[in-house]
Amino acid sequence: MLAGEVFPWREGNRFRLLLDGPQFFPQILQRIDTAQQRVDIELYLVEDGLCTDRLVDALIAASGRGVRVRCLFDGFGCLKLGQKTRQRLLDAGVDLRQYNPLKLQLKFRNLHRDHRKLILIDDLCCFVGGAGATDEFWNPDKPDEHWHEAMVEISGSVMEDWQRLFDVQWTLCLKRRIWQLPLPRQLPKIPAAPDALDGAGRVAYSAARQHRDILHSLLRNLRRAERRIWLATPYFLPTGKVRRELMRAARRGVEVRLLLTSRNTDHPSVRYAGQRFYPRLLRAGVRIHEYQPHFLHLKLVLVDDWVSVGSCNFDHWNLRWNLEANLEAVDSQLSADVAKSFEHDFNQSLEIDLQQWHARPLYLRMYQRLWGLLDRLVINIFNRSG
Ligand SMILES: O=P(O)(O)OC[C@H](O)CO
Repeated sequence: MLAGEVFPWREGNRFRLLLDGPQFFPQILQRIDTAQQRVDIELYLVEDGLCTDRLVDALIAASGRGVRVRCLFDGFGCLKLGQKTRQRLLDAGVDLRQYNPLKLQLKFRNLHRDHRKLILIDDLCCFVGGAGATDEFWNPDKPDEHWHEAMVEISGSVMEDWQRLFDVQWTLCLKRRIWQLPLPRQLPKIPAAPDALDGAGRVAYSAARQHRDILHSLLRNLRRAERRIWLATPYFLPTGKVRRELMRAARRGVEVRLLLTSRNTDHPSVRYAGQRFYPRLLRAGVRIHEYQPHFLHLKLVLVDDWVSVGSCNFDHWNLRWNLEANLEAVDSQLSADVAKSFEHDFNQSLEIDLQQWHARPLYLRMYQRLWGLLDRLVINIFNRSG
């Protein structure tokens, strides 16, 4: 959880953008197969299936070679990880911990989730992004059916901060006490992104309301944007501050484009709730694209040449309760790859037009009103109760 600590920018890193499970999972498995000392995994979604079978096989093989393997899975996100699979890992000597397992007496504190997605392999490389280990991300038997997702393979000096983030959480997860930490009195001091420097990377993270440098860093970059803000998220319920900065940027001439889900989503209610923001954003000049081919699960931001990629959807639910972690990077190759990916996805999307939006059918308006009201109501209740 590490509330309070802010990581610096580190230089001399290499980044490789990997798009979709069929590209990144085989690469992750290959790296695990070559691990010599340790493999550390922190994931939100882990469910029984072909994808997890392959991952578990690789972890068991690594453990059998004498590699120390530690798995930190979220207590809610791994509910569909069967006892048999867990036992296989334990029998092979893999260390398994859960973050905040569900308990009745915790009541609303059950909402605190570890939403980070990190895979660290020796001092060699780590993978950071938005994927979990489920067949939705990669089904080796159906390689064309997958959620649209991004992971970045990272190597270099920023690895030591990723390792620290994992190590601290590995120890603290047993205590389950994030909500007992005091709320910060002042905003964290975030180091400025370096100007035009290749290979610069930083770990940005959040830990419920106790630490949110991931959000403050995004806001700062939105305020400073000069050319473009391209932002992709599957669950578009941004905080008011994020919405205001997007609109301000669009009004001052920055190209602001959002890449969001279409009807192809696992949570239509969240999509409906977020659509209530469309009219104001569109009127301010923000362009909104709904991605058609697959469920878009990417969490990716490009502001000028600054990249932020990882677990964070920048929505008010995630930022209130979750542990999140993103890679922030300034690197010409990574920016170019991210821009290319966005351009490709914009071309496969339906752009929302304000006039057509106003002419949408009544039943859609009703869904949007209903889910929008519910979302607002719940957030207001939690805001009042502190
Ligand atoms: O919470 P996310 O963004 O990792 O997504 C998880 C799945 O969508 C849960 O349905």
